[in-house]
Amino acid sequence: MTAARSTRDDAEDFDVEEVLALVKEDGANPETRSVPAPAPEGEQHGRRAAHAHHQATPWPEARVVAERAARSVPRRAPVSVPLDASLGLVLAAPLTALTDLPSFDTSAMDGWAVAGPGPWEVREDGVLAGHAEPDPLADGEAVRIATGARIPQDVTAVLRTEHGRTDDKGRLHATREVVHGQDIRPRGQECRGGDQLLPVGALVTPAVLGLAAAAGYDTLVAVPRPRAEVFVLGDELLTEGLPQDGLIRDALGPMLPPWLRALGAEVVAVRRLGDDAKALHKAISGSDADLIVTTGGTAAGPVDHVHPTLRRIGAELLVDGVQVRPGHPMLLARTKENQHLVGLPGNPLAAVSGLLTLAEPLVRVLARRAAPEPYALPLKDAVHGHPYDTRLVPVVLRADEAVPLHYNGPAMLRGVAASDALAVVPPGGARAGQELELLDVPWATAGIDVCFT
Ligand SMILES: Nc1nc2c(c(=O)[nH]1)N[C@H]1C(S)=C(S)[C@@H](COP(=O)(O)OP(=O)(O)OC[C@H]3O[C@@H](n4cnc5c(N)ncnc54)[C@H](O)[C@@H]3O)O[C@H]1N2
Ligand code: MOO
Repeated sequence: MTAARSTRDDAEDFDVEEVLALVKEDGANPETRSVPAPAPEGEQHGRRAAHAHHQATPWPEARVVAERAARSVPRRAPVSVPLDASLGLVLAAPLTALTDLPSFDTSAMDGWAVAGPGPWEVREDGVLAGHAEPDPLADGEAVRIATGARIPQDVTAVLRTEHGRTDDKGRLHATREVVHGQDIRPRGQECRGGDQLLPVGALVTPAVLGLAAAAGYDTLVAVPRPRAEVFVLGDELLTEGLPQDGLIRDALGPMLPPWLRALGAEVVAVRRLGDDAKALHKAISGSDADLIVTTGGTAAGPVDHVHPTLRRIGAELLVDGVQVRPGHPMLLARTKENQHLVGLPGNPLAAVSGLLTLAEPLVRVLARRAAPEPYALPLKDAVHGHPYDTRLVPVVLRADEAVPLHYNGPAMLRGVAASDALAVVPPGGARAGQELELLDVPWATAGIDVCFT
């Protein structure tokens, strides 16, 4: 490791500028400097290449097909889930208050509960939060009270500590006008028992967990997470240590499970199957997951077993190639009634592209999550386009602009690892200032603990 590297690694706060500088060094990214013109039909090798190009689904349509595929699956029965396991789920029943909130008249401040006009005789005892019902007050009486404590009967107001003083006889005087009912939160101020707090379809966020607990819930009725199995294909993949002897590290095994979970799925298994057609066939036929995600093996190489295996099991190909770069060999198939398979290309950024294009809409609809509001921002710099296909390009969002990141080649994760979103670049490219649709990466919007727990 060089001295410069180690300084960077040691820096606690890795500034965005630095990340940008890191990922915008000119000339270091030959894969994206030139527009990748598609080979004319006559130059494509083999019948499958020409066939695949012909069949490829336009990018926006591919997302719609994935949503529609998920909608065709009958809804799974709602489940009752303990609060601490509910984050990220969608409510399958309305959240209805089980009690009034607050459930008793409550002091909003530390001070004195007073009855009638002052000055008041201060009672010896005090009233704390969580204690038994206090005795009623008589007119002209006051009692020390804490925030959150029950208001004794017949109290007319709460006087804040800083707004009262006691004279030498121990009587309490208000230092400003006392308004009837001040600083008392009446029972039911926020809701009455039976009020609907949130509708079916609401996403369980940390705030929802808090509200549900406050309203008396121990469990929530929610849509179960769709169950996903990930099959990582490729004999060339190592699970630890340095790449060597033509072998490389598996980048997708570590990346996909948390990403799929952030999208709403439960990843039940990640299996590394090598380039073994039999193992793939067995794994797919034996899976009872709602969604199978494969990585690699989608193209037409000698060990690309995904298409032949899908043919062998009689799967219905819903999307066979998408007009998007990177990731155009991605596919979506119905493998069984109520089971789908998303085939992600092996190139890591191509796999991300497949995840956002096919897996995101599929999982979102199966999990009954609402579609994110589409949004667009102007581009800071021009971006090359593909002549016919959509491009997905990692960007960071800075001052209401999308700044394209380099190192966005199909085999690279360096750009996306620094990104907040992927910009949808139309065929032909986009000029500086042009507004582009953005697909957020989950950690940018929700924060790592919210979306990955
Ligand atoms: N004759 C053609 N060759 C290729 C085409 C094509 O249309 N015709 N498409 C190219 C494109 S574009 C892509 S993308 C890849 C898709 O290939 P596969 O899905 O079959 O993936 P593999 O060949 O198995 O792997 C491609 C590449 O990615 C590396 N890889 C695979 N898995 C992982 C992983 N888990 N972690 C890190 N890297 C991974 C693998 O070693 C290869 O380098 O096909 C092109 N070829
Ligand atoms: O361009 Mo391929 O589609 O992802 O590498």
